[in-house]
Amino acid sequence: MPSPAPAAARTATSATTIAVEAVGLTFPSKSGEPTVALGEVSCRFAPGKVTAIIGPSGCGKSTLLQIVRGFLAPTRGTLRFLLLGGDGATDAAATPRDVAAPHMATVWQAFNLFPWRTVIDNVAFGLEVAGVPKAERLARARKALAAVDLGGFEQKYPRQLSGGMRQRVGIARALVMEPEVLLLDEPFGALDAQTRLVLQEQLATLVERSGTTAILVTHSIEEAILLADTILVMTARPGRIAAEIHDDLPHPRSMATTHDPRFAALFDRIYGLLRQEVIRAMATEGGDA
Ligand SMILES: Nc1ncnc2c1ncn2[C@@H]1O[C@H](COP(=O)(O)OP(=O)(O)OP(=O)(O)O)[C@@H](O)[C@H]1O
Repeated sequence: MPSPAPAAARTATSATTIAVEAVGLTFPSKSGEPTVALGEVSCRFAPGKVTAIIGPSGCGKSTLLQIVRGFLAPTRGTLRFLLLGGDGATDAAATPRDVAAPHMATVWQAFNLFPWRTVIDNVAFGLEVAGVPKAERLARARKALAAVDLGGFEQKYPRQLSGGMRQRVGIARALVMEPEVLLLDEPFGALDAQTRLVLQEQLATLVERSGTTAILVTHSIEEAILLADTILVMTARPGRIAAEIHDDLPHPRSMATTHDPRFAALFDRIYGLLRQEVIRAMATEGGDA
């Protein structure tokens, strides 16, 4: 039986569904053609579920994440935050209701740590900005670091840590904010293969225990299958959703899950879809996919 969630991995659970309705984004250009960063995407991110977004390079995965986060405004379509109602037992409960955006935090590929701050001060930074008193923010930061197995590294500086440890600081920095929605933009993209495997497993456990809504952008099919409940496969640029794949492999998941025949079946299905799109991206964009 899984042990109870560490306090720092606790996230505010949200009942909010994120609805992306025919959303697209085109960047204007002073000279030449505008860039269609995101074609037209419609999808839903369900509360308490992990959704992975996978697709060829440049198809607009990060753009979609930044639109959800509110950092980029779509040039078409609508982003809505919905309460879908209870079990649909009554008409009123079944009617979606627009609500405020949930509280979100992001883990980036580039660790984005402040080199001049200690590990604990990096993790506590968001709480400091939010005006949380010093004793409380340090206590919360300590718990968040313990949740990613970095207890004892509080007073180190980022340069004294390995890449994998720095990314765990990045995860702690997001978790300490107790977000309702955790956004992960290729969180392990800059790490070596072995460190990546271990962190994927650890993140799978953290996310499972916390019950948070999470959206993961990744280039790794294994990572998507290991972490997600739903996998959105995108087409080559201009990106659209090519397929929405339900991943009901049993929890808890670990590297052992990769030996499950259902894992292989999901992998083949996703690879088959992606292969076509990556070849298309290579043909149209000179091979950077
Ligand atoms: N500020 C910008 N101005 C113009 N074009 C941009 C801008 N930001 C992104 N783009 C372009 O929009 C497209 C989508 O970019 P985005 O980073 O969302 O793709 P991605 O799928 O996340 O790529 P990758 O997998 O390589 O990280 C790319 O062609 C990119 O060059």
